[in-house]
Amino acid sequence: MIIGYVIGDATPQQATILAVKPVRLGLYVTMEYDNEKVLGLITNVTRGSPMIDGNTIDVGIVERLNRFDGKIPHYIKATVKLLYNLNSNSQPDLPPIAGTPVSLAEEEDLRKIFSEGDITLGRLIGTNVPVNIRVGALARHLAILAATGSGKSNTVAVLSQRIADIKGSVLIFDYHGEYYRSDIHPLHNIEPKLNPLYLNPREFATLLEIRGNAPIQYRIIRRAFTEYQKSVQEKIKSGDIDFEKLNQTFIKDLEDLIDSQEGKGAKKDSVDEVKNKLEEFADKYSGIIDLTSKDIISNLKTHSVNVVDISPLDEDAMDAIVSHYLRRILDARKEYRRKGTGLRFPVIIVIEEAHVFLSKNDDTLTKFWASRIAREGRKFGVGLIIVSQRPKGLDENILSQMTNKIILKIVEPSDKKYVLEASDNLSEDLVEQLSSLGVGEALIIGNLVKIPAFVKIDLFNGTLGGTDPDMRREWEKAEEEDKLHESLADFG
Ligand SMILES: Nc1ncnc2c1ncn2[C@@H]1O[C@H](COP(=O)(O)OP(=O)(O)OP(=O)(O)O)[C@@H](O)[C@H]1O
Repeated sequence: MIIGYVIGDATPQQATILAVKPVRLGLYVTMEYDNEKVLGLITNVTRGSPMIDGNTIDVGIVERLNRFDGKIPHYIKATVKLLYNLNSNSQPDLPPIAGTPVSLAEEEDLRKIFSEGDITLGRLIGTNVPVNIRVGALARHLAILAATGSGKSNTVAVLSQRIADIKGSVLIFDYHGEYYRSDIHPLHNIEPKLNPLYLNPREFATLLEIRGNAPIQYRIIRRAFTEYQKSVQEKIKSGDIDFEKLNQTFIKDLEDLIDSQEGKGAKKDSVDEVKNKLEEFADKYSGIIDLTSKDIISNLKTHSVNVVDISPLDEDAMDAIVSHYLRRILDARKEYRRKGTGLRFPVIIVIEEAHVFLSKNDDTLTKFWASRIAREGRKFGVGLIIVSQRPKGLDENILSQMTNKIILKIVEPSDKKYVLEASDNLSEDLVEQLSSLGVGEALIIGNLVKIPAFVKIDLFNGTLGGTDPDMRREWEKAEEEDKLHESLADFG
């Protein structure tokens, strides 16, 4: 169905059309010229009248014209972003000529472009055309960006569920505790535990808040921690090991080794400072340190959504847990590629509230390992999905390495600008559409799809912990419970 005609000058990337009736933003259209059939997207619409143009200053003219029997002549113009040549399956390289008819894209053409991937994420906005994504492209990482309440968690849940449905393995760091209680299946909840025997000295030092700017303290804890690990390895080799007992004496054993550093040249006040930090660590992290817990790699399952509920922890402990997982998974996938041992399946890792862990202003442990995975993960089947409602708080190097992006509603101009500058496959006219997206509506760009797709993400089929609470129902339930307690009290 013809909706308009090309007018004026056109380029292989963009054309202007004069519409025969009102058209909406985000509509996909086709035009045929020079043996090409080009698919385009309406990115801007303007409406006006030559009789009431922007210079009209006499409201009387408008009133008289409005009383005029016939309709005031007006026009509707639209800008079409030319995206794909359906005949040659490539980018258009020829501009359309003026007068070319423009039609609404037919479902068959849209399915050819948007419905060929492995898993369905939703429907092309305004159509019933399924939008499928290519799961293999997730090895080139993904950023899910949106303002609060726009549908990030729902998108994570739908994407994770459908990766698990095709026997994939997802690992979610559950910042708000909304996935570990969800209806995602198969769901594999993992207690956020750290076994010091699998930590490297840098990770352990971070848990004691000994950073790179305290080299003397770091040397003391590194030597003591390394000696401790060696002593445990020797006990394991000799078979003389009781992990439960080890768990109970871990802090004391380590403290003795820190003390012994004084005799090896360390100053007493530095040793005392490290011991203070160890005591604080024991108070803070006794809940997550467990020498009996298995290596995290043996805890991951394929054909599952693995969830580590980090919501009870403070951000330093979260950083230690997340970075440890990232390091061990990357190492174990490299080991598998080299020796056939280690982690035998690819993993897609989801980092929620990514601006906390991958902030451009802080050098967290997670940022170090996420950068490594962003650079190297593709070759070893480790894909990152970073989720954030504060894109401009993200480290720009990491954001720019997220080849794929699912961008839901973003209104904040500085966020839009930041995302635009960090994405070489995103254009200004597409970014302008982000403000008008509704809840659950997203722009998908990158290798996940053939061309930019405006999608209504499917609603997750089940409950998520972060779904908006039914306040009224919860108040009524509380009142019913109060009445029950009162009647029981009277009876008792
Ligand atoms: N695709 C969708 N279709 C319909 N409703 C949706 C969709 N996605 C999200 N919603 C609804 O919008 C609300 C917010 O969704 P969600 O929690 O996923 O947003 P969010 O961006 O993660 O929010 P927050 O930043 O607060 O975590 C929920 O009530 C959810 O049911």
